[in-house]
Amino acid sequence: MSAALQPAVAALRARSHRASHPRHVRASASRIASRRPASISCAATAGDAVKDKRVPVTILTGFLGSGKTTLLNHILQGDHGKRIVVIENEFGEIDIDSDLVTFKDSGEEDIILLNNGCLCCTVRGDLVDMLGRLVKDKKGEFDHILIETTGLANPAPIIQTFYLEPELLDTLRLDGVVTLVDAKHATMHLDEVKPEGVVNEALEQVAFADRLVVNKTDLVNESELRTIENRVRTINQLASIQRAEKANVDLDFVLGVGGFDLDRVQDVVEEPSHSHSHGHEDSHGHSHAGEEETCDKPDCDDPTHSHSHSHSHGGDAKAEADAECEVCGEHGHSHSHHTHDDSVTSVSLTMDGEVDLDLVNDWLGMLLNDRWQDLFRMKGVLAIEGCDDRYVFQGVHALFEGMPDRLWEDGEPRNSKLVFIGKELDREELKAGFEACKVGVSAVNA
Ligand SMILES: Nc1nc2c(ncn2[C@@H]2O[C@H](COP(=O)(O)OP(=O)(O)OP(=O)(O)O)[C@@H](O)[C@H]2O)c(=O)[nH]1
Repeated sequence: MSAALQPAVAALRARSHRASHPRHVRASASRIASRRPASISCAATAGDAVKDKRVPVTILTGFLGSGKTTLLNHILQGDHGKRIVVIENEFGEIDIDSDLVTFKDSGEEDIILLNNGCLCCTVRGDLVDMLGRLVKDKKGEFDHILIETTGLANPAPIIQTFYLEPELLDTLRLDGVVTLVDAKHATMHLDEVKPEGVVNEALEQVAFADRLVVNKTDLVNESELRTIENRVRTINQLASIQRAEKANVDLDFVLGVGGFDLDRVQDVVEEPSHSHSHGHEDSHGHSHAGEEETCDKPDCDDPTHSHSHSHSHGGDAKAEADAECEVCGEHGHSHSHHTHDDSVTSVSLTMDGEVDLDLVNDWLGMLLNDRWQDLFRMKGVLAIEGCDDRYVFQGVHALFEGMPDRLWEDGEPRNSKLVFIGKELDREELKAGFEACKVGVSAVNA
């Protein structure tokens, strides 16, 4: 896809004809602050993704020790035929990670270190400089860039780099965010309650992922694996998940994601049991990712439900037998009702029929204006009245990118699909807002 994420700008313009040439929408850092409404138009030609010759960039992220360097090595030693530049970010002056990176003997890869700070904050400028120099001095000498973040990086500012630097946009495109999840320890980090205003990096790393690698499967059993998969799925319905030991995943899974990953958007909205998630904690500490599902079965192992209900046994047997748990009312064993921060979830919506461009524009604009900080990611496919093409888009906080994708086929039902990943999402409110954009609805309600 060639159009880049832009700070959302006003005026959606429907064009039923196809324009002759697509263009990159250029953004500048200063404009992001405006957080104005989203911009959708039917102007670009389809097939942009196929023609996109820009160099793909993959961001490798994941909490400390989750297996990022292990995955990097797996990629660098794999048979992909790509000339890869690696950008490593480390805290501190001593470089350890680069010593742990091993290249195949092709001599075609490069490693660049960005030390003394975290990519997402103090050295973001260095990243921009580094990418700028690569683009200028080494153009044509590499096919892919891999950026390994520190385990404490919040990926959002790094992602935004690729949409806020106009001079990079012509040559580079963000291909995907790959997040390593330590199957053994991730829950602990995801559950960590941070002080007000402090980002839980582990949560954000999962929320921003296009691909999730649940690593270290050798350290957990099947049930624990399902629990962590359910947990990350609850946070991010959009990402595809693969399990791995020693980060041994298919290279195709992590390279060549393709940015939009439209198939995944389709899958998510078409999986009825994943059609939404609502971040609540019920009396058994279960969180659900299913449509109006209420799971009250302690032994439920439905993988579409996310459960966290741990019981610990021990202590005074008599006291245990007598005690009634305040949460679930059961007797006979002591409980540890583990609760976690369910505030980051996914909401997916689907709607038959066409949407009104102006109404979508107003609604998304208002949403991004009011909630841009909480809306981590947003992806969708829209059937816009008067447009011959399907319209696809994605957003990262207030940045918004979209374009016509392909012609609607004869007889193909026109419907729209949206997936939101973010904090404190109110499914009913989002659904109501989306449905109000349907063609004819406002006339009925007027
Ligand atoms: N048991 C087990 N150990 C693993 C697996 N994958 C990686 N490790 C080990 O976990 C440790 C951390 O792996 P790294 O690849 O360095 O993790 P990282 O995310 O780069 O770590 P930081 O740079 O500290 O954030 C290393 O000792 C790896 O050998 C796995 O699947 N199973």
